[in-house]
Amino acid sequence: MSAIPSVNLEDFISGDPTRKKKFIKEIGSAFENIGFVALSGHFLSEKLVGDLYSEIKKFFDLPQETKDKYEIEGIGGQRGYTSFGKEHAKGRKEGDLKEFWHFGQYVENDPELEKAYPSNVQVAELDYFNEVGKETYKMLEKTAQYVLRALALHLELEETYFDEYIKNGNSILRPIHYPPITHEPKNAVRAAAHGDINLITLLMGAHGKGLQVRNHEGEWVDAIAKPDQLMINVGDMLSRLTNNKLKSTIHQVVNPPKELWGTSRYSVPFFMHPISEMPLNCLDNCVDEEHPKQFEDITAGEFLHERLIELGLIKK
Ligand SMILES: O=C(O)CCC(=O)C(=O)O
Ligand SMILES: [Fe+2]
Repeated sequence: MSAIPSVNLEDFISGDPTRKKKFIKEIGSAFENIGFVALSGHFLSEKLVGDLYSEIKKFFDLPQETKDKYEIEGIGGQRGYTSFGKEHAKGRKEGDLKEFWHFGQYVENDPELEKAYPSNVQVAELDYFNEVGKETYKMLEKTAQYVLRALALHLELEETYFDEYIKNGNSILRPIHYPPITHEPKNAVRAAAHGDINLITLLMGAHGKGLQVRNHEGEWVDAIAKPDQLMINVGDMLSRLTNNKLKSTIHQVVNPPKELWGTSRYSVPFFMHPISEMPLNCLDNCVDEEHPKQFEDITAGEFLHERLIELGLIKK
């Protein structure tokens, strides 16, 4: 497969059973094959997207000393700012050529969980940044909920199977800035080849060249979304749960050609995580003689902890 398939979420929520089935089939087979789809018909308005980009550009343009105030020790970069070059892909030493911000869950009606998650960090210098981040978080979470409902049906589970696990889940909205490249990077790339940790990722900003996806044949395929599309992919948690029926595909962000070194890239992934108690044990109906169980039983919380160590974000 050499192109990323497109789907429209409006088919799923239309109320028309034929369109709903069509959506489930399209997204199900895309995730069994290349692990990525481009999705339109989501819940983000053009105004919200415009406002978000304008706020995150303002944030990354702040003086370095100001941004450094928001890099909080001891929480593994789970909220607030992570400075340039800090995160590296699993198995690599060179840091990626990026800085980023994390918005986390806005917990409702669960004081225990509210205490368990680190608090969101408020940027004092920008009036609207925190508000627009929250609104984007909510709209992407809602979009992801419907995508997971479609996947639940594809996997022959109850439509609402994931709902209890994603309510107040540990999802992260990550605006990323890849700054202009000023000198020949030795081995570093904007984002080295990796699989995402979480259930699914909804990516805003994959509109220019840069993001590439590795297909079954081992070739790198450009993943470019149309202006109204989000790129959505399967993460390692969903791939474990489905015994690799749904594929968490390796992807990367390559450096631009030299004539474009002077330009920044901004992208905003939403990493949909469940609550940490969710078991990621392979589903019974994804294991049979032909598909022996490939993964040990583990919870989402344990798996996340393991991976944050491997990414250099928390110490053992
Ligand atoms: O910047 C992008 O387009 C993708 C980033 C990505 O894959 C990630 O942060 O996991
Ligand atoms: Fe990724």
